[in-house]
Amino acid sequence: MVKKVHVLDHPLIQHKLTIIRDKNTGPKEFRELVDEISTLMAYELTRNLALQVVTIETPIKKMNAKKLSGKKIGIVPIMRAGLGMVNGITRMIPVAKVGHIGLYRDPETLKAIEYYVKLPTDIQGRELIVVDPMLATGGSASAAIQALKDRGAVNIKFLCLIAVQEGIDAIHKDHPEVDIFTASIDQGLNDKSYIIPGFGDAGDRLFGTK
Ligand SMILES: O=P(O)(O)OC[C@H]1O[C@H](OP(=O)(O)OP(=O)(O)O)[C@H](O)[C@@H]1O
Ligand SMILES: O=c1cc[nH]c(=O)[nH]1
Ligand SMILES: [Mg+2]
Repeated sequence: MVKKVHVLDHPLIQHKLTIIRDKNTGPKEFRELVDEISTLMAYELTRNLALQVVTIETPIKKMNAKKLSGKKIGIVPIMRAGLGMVNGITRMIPVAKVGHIGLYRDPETLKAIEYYVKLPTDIQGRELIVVDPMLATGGSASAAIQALKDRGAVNIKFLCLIAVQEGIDAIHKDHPEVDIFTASIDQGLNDKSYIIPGFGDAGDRLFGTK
């Protein structure tokens, strides 16, 4: 299977990403920009959504026009940090249902620890987009995708703001069919497995905690 990583390099996405990387950007602006970037990424991600032709009547005449075919979509943020991306995406896809997977990365072992799962009942028939700003070792993303598969999901994409090759390789090893969409592939990981240069701890910057 071809490994698919899509780097969304639209200038507006790249410009906003630069601002959130800056350590002087505070939580309010950080949150707003993560939200805006998520909207722009959702626009790019949905480029291949299926359309159907419907007949409508404009004030002038009848016509055949295009409409989304109604494929069911689900957004699944990995909490906490993934929550910051949800509103930006549902602004573009308001009919999407939102599931939640709670995971945190144990700072010592780096293992993803699951603490919450709440999903739409019909995830088997949905196109699912798992969202999290950071793809570092890939442990959290891979565990979240596995949690969805264990419950019957078959159609899954992963969307993040920043990835590193290690995380991409981890997803592709565990879940070779999953497409990854990111705004950047950064240099690598530091000795605490934070992304270099990255933008620090996404959850802490979104929610103002330490
Ligand atoms: O690829 P990985 O090495 O697993 O790291 C990435 C994970 O780390 C962060 O979450 P964190 O554990 O800090 O939880 P939080 O969102 O609650 O802050 C981030 O939001 C990802 O979920
Ligand atoms: O750089 C990183 C790596 C994991 N999680 C984060 O929030 N930031
Ligand atoms: Mg965190």
